[in-house]
Amino acid sequence: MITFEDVVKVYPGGATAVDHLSLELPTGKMTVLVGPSGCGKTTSLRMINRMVTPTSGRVLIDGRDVAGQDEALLRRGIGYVIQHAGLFPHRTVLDNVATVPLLLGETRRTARAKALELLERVGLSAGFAKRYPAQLSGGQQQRVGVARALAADPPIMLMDEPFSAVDPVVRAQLHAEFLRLQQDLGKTIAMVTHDIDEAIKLGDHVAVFRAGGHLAQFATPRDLLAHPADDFVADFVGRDRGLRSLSFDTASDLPVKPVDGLELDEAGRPLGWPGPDGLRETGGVFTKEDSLRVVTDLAIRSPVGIAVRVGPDGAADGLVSHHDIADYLASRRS
Ligand SMILES: Nc1ncnc2c1ncn2[C@@H]1O[C@H](COP(=O)(O)OP(=O)(O)OP(=O)(O)O)[C@@H](O)[C@H]1O
Repeated sequence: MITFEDVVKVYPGGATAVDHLSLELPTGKMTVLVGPSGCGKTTSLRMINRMVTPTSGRVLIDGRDVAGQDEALLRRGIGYVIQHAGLFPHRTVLDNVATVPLLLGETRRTARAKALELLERVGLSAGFAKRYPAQLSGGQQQRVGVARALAADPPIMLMDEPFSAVDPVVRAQLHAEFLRLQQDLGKTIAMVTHDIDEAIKLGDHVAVFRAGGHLAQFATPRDLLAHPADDFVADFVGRDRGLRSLSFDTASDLPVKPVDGLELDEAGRPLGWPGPDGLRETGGVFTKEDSLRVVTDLAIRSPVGIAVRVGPDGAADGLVSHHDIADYLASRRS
């Protein structure tokens, strides 16, 4: 666990960058620090690995003040990923990743073998190993940056806007890969972003900062969306952010119930819901490829609160109510 205990940072001649921050980042989870530009996110992140020293207050890792720890030893346990990856331009991809194991005393052979394994983990085949960073796309460079940060197998990872330099499509791929990786690795991660959608998608917890280095709210994404602490957070999160966040995921894993009570034609296609005044339209149907937002919208608009799923032939093959969707969303968070 990483603990900020009443931490203040005032840069020389500057305003207060971080103002009485108290925060706990749980072990094995990803905490995202989010907020508008200049609100102290990066400063807070860098106090964890002692790149920045607090003016007052303490930062502790598993109860031990980082201030008293040997800097080199401390940083060995803390991977660091930044925007544009920050790779060594004159070293190959393989050597970029192998640098840390080499520094830690591994033989060149073992370090390189480890680097290759890590590159594969982040989705880069051996073919990339001999290239130089400039010969990679932005997304590939970010992957190398993540592999390099993982090379010492640090229990903690600090990530400063790691995905913001790539286009939205690549970013979405990196998000998906990163979530898979984290599921396997269970690192304690602190990530900075200014993008609330990214924070909600990736974070187990989200810390929303406001100008002047104040922590406005620390909550799970679900709580943040459901119960913003004040007008600032509500505004920052946006009124429809809850629904919008559902656009990120498809309904492929959403459990459905057997089709029951729905009027069908001979081919099994939905005709409508029987009611006292005849059939009521379903208001549309969804497939496994549709987003959870589409399904939720259908369930809400449905005259009976139930969305109808169809297969490739248009035949109804499952039903889901908005209660089922809420249960499913809750189970994904736990
Ligand atoms: N080395 C420094 N010297 C003086 N002031 C600094 C220094 N680094 C940051 N600041 C100031 O501290 C405040 C917080 O900066 P910080 O980089 O932590 O914010 P941030 O939320 O990460 O911003 P951004 O999203 O723009 O990166 C800003 O007002 C910034 O100008």
